[in-house]
Parts: sequence; structure tokens; C-alpha cells
Amino acid sequence: MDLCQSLKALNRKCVIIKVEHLKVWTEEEKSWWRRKPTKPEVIILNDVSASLKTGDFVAVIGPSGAGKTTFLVSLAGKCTLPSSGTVTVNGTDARRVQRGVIEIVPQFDVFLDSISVREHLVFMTEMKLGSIKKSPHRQTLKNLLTELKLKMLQHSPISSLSGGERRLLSLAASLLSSPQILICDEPTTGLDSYNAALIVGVLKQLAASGKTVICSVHQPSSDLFREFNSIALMSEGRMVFHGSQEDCKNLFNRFDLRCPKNYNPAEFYIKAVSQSRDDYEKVLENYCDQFDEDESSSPACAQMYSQTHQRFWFRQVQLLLWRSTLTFKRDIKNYVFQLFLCTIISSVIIATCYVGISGTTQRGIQDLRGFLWLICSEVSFSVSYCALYAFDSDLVLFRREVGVYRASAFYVSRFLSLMPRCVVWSVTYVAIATLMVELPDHLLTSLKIAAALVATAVASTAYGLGMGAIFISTGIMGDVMPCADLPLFLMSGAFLRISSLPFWLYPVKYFSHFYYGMDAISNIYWRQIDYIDCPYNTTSNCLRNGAEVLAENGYSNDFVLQDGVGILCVTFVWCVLGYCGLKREENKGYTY
Ligand SMILES: Nc1ncnc2c1ncn2[C@@H]1O[C@H](COP(=O)(O)OP(=O)(O)OP(=O)(O)O)[C@@H](O)[C@H]1O
Repeated sequence: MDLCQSLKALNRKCVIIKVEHLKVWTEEEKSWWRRKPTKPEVIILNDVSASLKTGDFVAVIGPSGAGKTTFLVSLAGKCTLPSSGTVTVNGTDARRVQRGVIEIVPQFDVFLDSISVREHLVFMTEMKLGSIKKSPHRQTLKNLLTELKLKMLQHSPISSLSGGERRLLSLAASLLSSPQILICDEPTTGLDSYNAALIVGVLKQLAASGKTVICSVHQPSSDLFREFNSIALMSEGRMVFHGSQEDCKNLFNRFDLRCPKNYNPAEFYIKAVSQSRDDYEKVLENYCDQFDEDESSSPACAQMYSQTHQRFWFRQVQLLLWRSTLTFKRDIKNYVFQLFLCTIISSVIIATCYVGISGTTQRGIQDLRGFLWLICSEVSFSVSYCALYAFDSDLVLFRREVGVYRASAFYVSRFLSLMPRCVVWSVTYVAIATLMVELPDHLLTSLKIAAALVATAVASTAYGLGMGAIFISTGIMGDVMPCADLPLFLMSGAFLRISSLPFWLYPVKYFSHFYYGMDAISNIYWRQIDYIDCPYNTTSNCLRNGAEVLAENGYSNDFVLQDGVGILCVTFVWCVLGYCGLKREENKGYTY
């Protein structure tokens, strides 16, 4: 019986993952003007085959750049690079297995830092398992907090955790769904020996309980390395060896490659395949996959495991909003400061400049127009620029949480989380800025103007969020937005009579939230002005009442219906465009 046959006989366990002739590469990049290759195609994984069983606790080792992370991400079915070959989990393509069967703990943790450990885990439990009010879910969370020594830290903000504690939290979130296959990318890197041993101990227990645990490990100590019952040695994108520690030792010994006493075997194997190409080739030639082709289809392997499901869309929105509220509560000082700086100070400045103005005189018409434009533009610009960067900080988190919730739920929750700002900003502006202005029926008119500005602010938020989502990956939204703003605010009627617009530009006004906002608040004010004083000795044409002012600007007659429908349409269009931008980011896949 040759070595391969004896290995096969020894390893008759249930094969969970089967990797066959996996090849992963990056595509050649060309400059778009000269069509010359700027970056050649790079093969990252080259004809990798392996079979992983229940109870395997695999250490994936190899020199830097060997392809370990790419291999792990492919096992999890999350690799977005071009590939050929297959990765199957009990016969099903890894990319299509049920949610929660495979979980990956990436090398770099990404969390919403301002929330606490418990809040993060409650959010993940709710998203992955179901209501935290259900006793089994509460128990799962409690057990994980105890087993991973996170109980004492459960109320600490994630920002205050050490690197090791963050790793434990990442692991806890992955274990919530009780995955059959757990993949960890360098779980011990950067940890002290106590925390590294703690994590490896937990992972070993999981493997002993019948799960498959695969970890890439960077320079593991001899003690840690011994804990793994299987190793996968990679070099230059190839699987040099995969099997038990004993088999690896025997295989290397056959070629007179003996690990000296007291020498770390992991380091020895990595050194052997990195230093001598002959050794690497010899081992590679004699390495054989240890499992039969048909093992993955054995009845014992047919069970499917974890019970996770995606929550209803509305519940996802609610949970995401709950998480944003937690961040908001922690950052409340910041928001109050923003409110003071952006709104209170600027509205006080406006109020002091427009003391006592009234639209009942010819001179007052210009002042009133300027005043209305200022409050409309200040509100629109401040909320839209705030929304523009809303996804900037969240993108990495969003791409890390791909699959946990739907992109549409995330978009809607982000949009809704900005609504309080639209109300508070508009009401504060109107309340302060109109204090010294002479308005007919002051309170009622201010309330009407505030309501119109809230609606304009909602459309401006949709516009800012949409632009942010469309240009998010390029990071140029701050450059593009001012260009897009220009035609939109020219349509407001504040700088250019709408009736003077060339006919081909006329439709643009229907895309402008500035136009609808100005049209609404101008109508609210000027419709109440029945008489405008016209001095005898004036040389210019007099506007006799508010209706003439509105007509001169080119504002509408049926403003409630037109502006209401217009603002709804603009909001909807920007939301759809923004959602498409975010969906494009989601389609790029999981970031690791
Ligand atoms: N998306 C990508 N685009 C271009 N090159 C990539 C991409 N992902 C990986 N690579 C390249 O593929 C090679 C293997 O990367 P990988 O991260 O899988 O190696 P690794 O063994 O995990 O390395 P390390 O131990 O340093 O983390 C590296 O040379 C890397 O630069």
C-alpha cells in the first residue's frame, strides 16, 4: 500500500469541504487610452485541491503572500476574484450554501466602535437568529459571553477594547449562528500568549464538538501549533501539503527534511518551502489528496446544520435604526455642537442682517427675496452635505456585513436616521431667522415656511445621500456635488427669473429641490401680501402686490400640489439612484 492509500485508509471521516483544482487570479489591467497592460494578470491560487472533514482543526501555514487569505475566503464562498475549479460544501457550491453554515472571522475587525460589546452582539443575534427575547437566543448570547471571557466587558464600548478582545468579539459574533464550518484568518496575530491560547483553546473545543475549524496562522508558537490536528502548507499559491501533523513530518522525512529537536515545526516547514525550490517541488510532487472522490456524498455527511434566517425587511430597518440611535446617543454632544455652529449661529447672523424687513415696500421686495433664498439654501446645503458623507464612514462596515441585512434596508435606515436633522435644522432656522422679520400672521406663516423647509430638507437629504452613494467608492463626491448643485440652485428663481430660462433648460427646474423649496416658501409669503407701496416719483416699474412678485419670478400658481408632488418625486428618484450606488458596492462583495 503506498503512502496515499494508507493516508486515505486512516482518514475515513465525513468530508465537509472539497476543493478541486481551484485557481484564482487577478485580471490584467490596461490603460484606457493606450490599451497597454499596466498590471499583468497575477495567479494567486494555482490548482489547489483539498478535502476538509468534520472535526478537523486545520492550521493553514505558509510564507507571506502564499495565498492563505485568498484560500480561506474562497472556502467561505466569498472570493470575488476570477476563479476556476470548485469549492463545494457537502456537494453544494460554497457560494450557495445556506446562511450561517460557514462563518468567517476576518483578519481585520470592523465594528461600530461607539456601541458596547453587548449591543453589538444583541444586534447580530437579532439579525442572524431572531428575537433576543426568545430564551434560547438569550442563552446562546450568555454562553458566548462567558466562554469567550467577554462577560466583564459586555457594557464597555467597542472602542475601548484591546486587539485581543476585539478578536474575541469578532469570534463571538461569528459563533452566534453555530456554524458548521468556522474560518479564521490569523486569529492569533498580534495577541499575547494568554489570549492566543484562549482563542485557540475555544477553536479546538469547537472542532472537537464536530465542527470544521480552519485558521491561517502566522508564526504560531510550537505549543499553539501542536493544538491543530491538521495542517495545510501553502507556498506560491499552491497547496504543498494537507494532512495531519504526523503525515507532514513523515513526508518531509522521506526527503531527508527533518525538523531539528526544539525547533518550531511550523517555522521549519515554511522555511523549507520558501528557501529551496527543489524541496518544495519534491514535497509537492508526492503530496496527494487523502480522500476518495465520493466521500462527500456519504449519508453521514448529508446533514445540514445551522438555523439562521434573514429577518423581515422592516425588522432589519428597525434594528439598523436602533443601532444608529445608539451611536447618536453616544455622540449627542457632537450633534448639539453641530446644531449650535451650523444652525443657531448662522440663523442669528441672518436675523441680525434682516431686522425689520418687510415685503410691503418696493425696496423690501429684494430684501425679502434674499431672505427667503438664504433660509432655503442654508437648510438645503447643510443637510445635503451632511448626508453626502453619511456612507463614507459606514462603507467598510457595510461591506463587512454583506449578507447580514439587505442593502435596501441599510439605505432606508440611513435615510430615516437623517430625518430628525431635517426637522430640527429647518425649525431652528425659521424660528430664529424670522424673529426680526415682519411676516403677516407671524406664527402661522413661520409654521408654514418651516413645514415647507422640512419637506425641502428631506429632498435635499435624498439628493446628498444619493450623490454620496453613487460616488462613494471613488471618494470624489465632494468634488462632484458642487458641480451638480450649480444648475439645481440656478433653477431656484433667486438668481435668474424662471420665465427667462431658455426652453431647453426649462425641464431642469423639475429636478431641483431648490426650485420646489423656493416656490413653496415664496408662495406662502407673497400670497399674503395684497398691497406693495409704490412711490410717485419712482422711475422703475412697480410691483403692486405679492401675486405680481410671484409672476415676475415665474413661480407656480398651484404650488401645494406641484411642489408637494415634485418634492416627493425628487426624493424618490435620488433614493433609487443612491440605492443603485450602494447595491453596486454590495455586489463587489465582502471585504476582508
Ligand atoms: N484583490 C487582489 N488584487 C490583487 N492582488 C491580490 C488581491 N488579493 C490578493 N492579492 C495578491 O495575492 C497574493 C496572496 O495574497 P494573500 O493575502 O492571499 O496571501 P497571504 O498568504 O494571506 O499573505 P499574508 O500572510 O501576508 O497575509 C499577494 O501577493 C497579494 O498581493
